[in-house]
Amino acid sequence: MSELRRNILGEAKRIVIKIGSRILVDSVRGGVRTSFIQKFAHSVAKLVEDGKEVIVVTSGAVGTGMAILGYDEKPKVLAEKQACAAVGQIDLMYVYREMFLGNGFAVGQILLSADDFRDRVRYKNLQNTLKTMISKKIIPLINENDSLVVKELNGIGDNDKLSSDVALFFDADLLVVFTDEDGLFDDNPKKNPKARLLRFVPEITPDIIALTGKPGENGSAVSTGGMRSKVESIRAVVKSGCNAFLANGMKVLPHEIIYGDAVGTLFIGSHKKLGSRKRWLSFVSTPSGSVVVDDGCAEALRKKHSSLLPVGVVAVQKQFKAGDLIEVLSQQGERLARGIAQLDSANVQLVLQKKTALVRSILGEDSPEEVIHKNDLVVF
Ligand SMILES: Nc1ncnc2c1ncn2[C@@H]1O[C@H](COP(=O)(O)OP(=O)(O)O)[C@@H](O)[C@H]1O
Ligand SMILES: N[C@@H](CCC(=O)OP(=O)(O)O)C(=O)O
Repeated sequence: MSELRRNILGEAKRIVIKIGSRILVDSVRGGVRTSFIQKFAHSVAKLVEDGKEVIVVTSGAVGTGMAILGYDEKPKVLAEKQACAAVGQIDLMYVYREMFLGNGFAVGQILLSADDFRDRVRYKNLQNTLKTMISKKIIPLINENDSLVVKELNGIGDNDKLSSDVALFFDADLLVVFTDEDGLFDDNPKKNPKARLLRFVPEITPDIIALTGKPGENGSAVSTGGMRSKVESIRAVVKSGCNAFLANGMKVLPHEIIYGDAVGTLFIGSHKKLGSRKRWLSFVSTPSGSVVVDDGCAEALRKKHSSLLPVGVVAVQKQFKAGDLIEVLSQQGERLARGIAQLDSANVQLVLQKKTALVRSILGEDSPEEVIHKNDLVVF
């Protein structure tokens, strides 16, 4: 096991490190936890000097801004929360800048939103910017563009999903997620002192997800995501072949994870790496429409990696056009896959549960026969 760990962690070249607000924000005195960033910068500098390529995804803007503006808890009004982020981001970046410069490295800030991964042009720009920064040994510091982004009801998302998007995008070998616990436990250690640490998770099954409570359940005064969003985001990266390590940023530093025997939970990446097109499909977070498939079709998608054929589709749930990204749901409402539709929803409606041989006689000789071709399909 230790040998396996050493191989997986020690050989990682492209590394994305996500640091949660609980580590970055001093909940007692308020403001940025400078002592953490100082040690962190020193540790990352060692990795970069050793030829590793490191991208940092950092939370902490809202929590830092709250202290400056005098809030004890996250404001409920979205614009106030976004103002906290705008104020806090400056202090946060200032501390990173000072600490990395002390180790001989410049930092660069990139503020992103989900749209930046969805839009091909911005996506390419991001790729070029990051490539240039990495080649010049500038440390990219990424956060969500909190002051502008409006996400679902509460406006500011957690950075767990952002870090997995970045890891997928960057084709990382390893995603390190730092929080304030030693890793994933078999129960929330803040509520159950007897909870045991899992050192190794070969596969993220529904039972593993169940250990993390309900979505958003364990955010805090400064944090947002909770353990569930971390493990769900880690699941997306391990599916695409990237390994992940969850550790306590108060106790463990990046170089100790890569070269030592640091405590934490190792999640093993699937040995089948996803190609860049499929990785891109996985990024796009808001599909235009959805279809529901029967159990046999769900099994074929999961086990045989087949194309999605009309015969397995029982309903169109949300309208879409050919070429749109759509979601595939089970009859129980579970998210199974997503991919680019070849047919629009009106045509899918006409051929629901029809065998392939009949599809063209209904839709015309030039019509595609699949709802989603397997090359454009990502199964979760
Ligand atoms: N099974 C579990 N193992 C570890 N931590 C858990 C578990 N279930 C819930 N948690 C909670 O998740 C919290 C970390 O998530 P979060 O509050 O989003 O922090 P961060 O700011 O680091 O992103 C921990 O402090 C812990 O209370
Ligand atoms: N992007 C926001 C925060 C998101 C957030 O709290 O994330 P996390 O601490 O990872 O649960 C920030 O910088 O404050």
